[in-house]
Amino acid sequence: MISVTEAQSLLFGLVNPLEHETVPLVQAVGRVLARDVTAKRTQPPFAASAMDGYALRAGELAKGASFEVIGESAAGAGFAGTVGPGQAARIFTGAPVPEGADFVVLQEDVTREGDTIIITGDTGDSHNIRPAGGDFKTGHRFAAPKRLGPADIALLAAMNIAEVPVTRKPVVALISTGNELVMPGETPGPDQIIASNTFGLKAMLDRAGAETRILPIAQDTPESLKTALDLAEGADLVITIGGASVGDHDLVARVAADMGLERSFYKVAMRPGKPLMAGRLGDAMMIGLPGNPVSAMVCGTLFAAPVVEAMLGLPARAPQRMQAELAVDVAANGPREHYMRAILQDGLLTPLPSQDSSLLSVLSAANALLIRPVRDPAQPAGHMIEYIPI
Ligand SMILES: Nc1nc2c(c(=O)[nH]1)N[C@H]1C(S)=C(S)[C@@H](COP(=O)(O)OP(=O)(O)OC[C@H]3O[C@@H](n4cnc5c(N)ncnc54)[C@H](O)[C@@H]3O)O[C@H]1N2
Ligand code: MOO
Repeated sequence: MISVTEAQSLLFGLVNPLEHETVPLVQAVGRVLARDVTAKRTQPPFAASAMDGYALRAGELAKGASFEVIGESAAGAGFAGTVGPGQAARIFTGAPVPEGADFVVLQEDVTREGDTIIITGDTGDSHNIRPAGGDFKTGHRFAAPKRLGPADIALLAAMNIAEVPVTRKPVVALISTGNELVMPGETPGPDQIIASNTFGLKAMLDRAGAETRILPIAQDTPESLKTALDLAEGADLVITIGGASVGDHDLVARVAADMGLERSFYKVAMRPGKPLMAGRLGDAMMIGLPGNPVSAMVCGTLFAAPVVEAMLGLPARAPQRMQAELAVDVAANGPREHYMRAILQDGLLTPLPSQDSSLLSVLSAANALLIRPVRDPAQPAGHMIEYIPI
């Protein structure tokens, strides 16, 4: 069995980069910027007032000094004249600072009678002027790759970039296998359960940036599984769920091999998730996940979601590991790296009492996977230990 880290690097080695496409800015949030873009303009394009008040010459500021108001500069309609000695221009936030002025006095710090203002307050040191290009200048580089968040979208809009080059979404085909499974909303027979993994994984992988398609459930026959795998034609990543172990009805390895799977690995020294499989199947990458619900989701977190990110052109990286203090003593670990469902609260990690890999209620209650290294001895409360936030 290989280690989790080895499996991750083998998986990243199977990733082919995807093509780029252009999307309107309004559709770009969450997408990955595929190549650098540069600002088409300077922001602000002129020295702009940061306050509502009066623009004048800083050298003339003094309590009791008076100025003649000779014009007005509003956002969108600047004052074309020049502010000379003893003069001021009424100005509003975002408006261009007129020629001659280099200070904006807040309107709260003056009294106005007719066209005359008198400084009455303490005007302070800040000139209240935003310099031209203070945010960015024409040609400023916005570097790819980057997953675009709301602030990035605002910045691209300000740069006047209306269409954005992004990496195409990887198409993921999800195939659940097993006669016992029915879709949510259907009525299961007495020996049946709901196919939950498909839905958890779709949520996870769509959030990572994929376009995930749920294919019909494959029954436990080679023909049915082959039909489902045929339906996955065209996907960038085919993920099967279940049928990965050694039971009589666990067909994935056999059928995928018959269909030409170039297997990269099978079985990883981890818990849960041991019977994980991966390789290339035709033009697609294939990952065979174990069926136990928590195993499938943990493997999704550690392997499938990072693969989707790598396909999108983001750095090929395993989920970031953090460190926190154990809240309780933990027993020695065995020969597989153990990803324990845990709760992180106030900097302290507590593993949940039941770690059975079928328990979705426990996974849903957890906000961290606490990592026990292979053959880690028993550790006391207070020990610093690694975890992955989930
Ligand atoms: N003799 C051995 N038995 C098992 C071993 C082993 O090494 N030797 N490994 C165990 C481990 S570890 C795991 S994990 C499971 C993985 O088994 P499979 O991948 O073959 O999964 P199935 O048998 O098909 O299903 C296991 C369990 O999960 C349920 N399941 C499957 N698919 C879904 C789905 N889409 N949504 C919800 N639940 C699903 C299925 O009904 C089973 O209850 O094997 C152990 N056995
Ligand atoms: O590895 Mo299995 O995934 O322990 O339940």
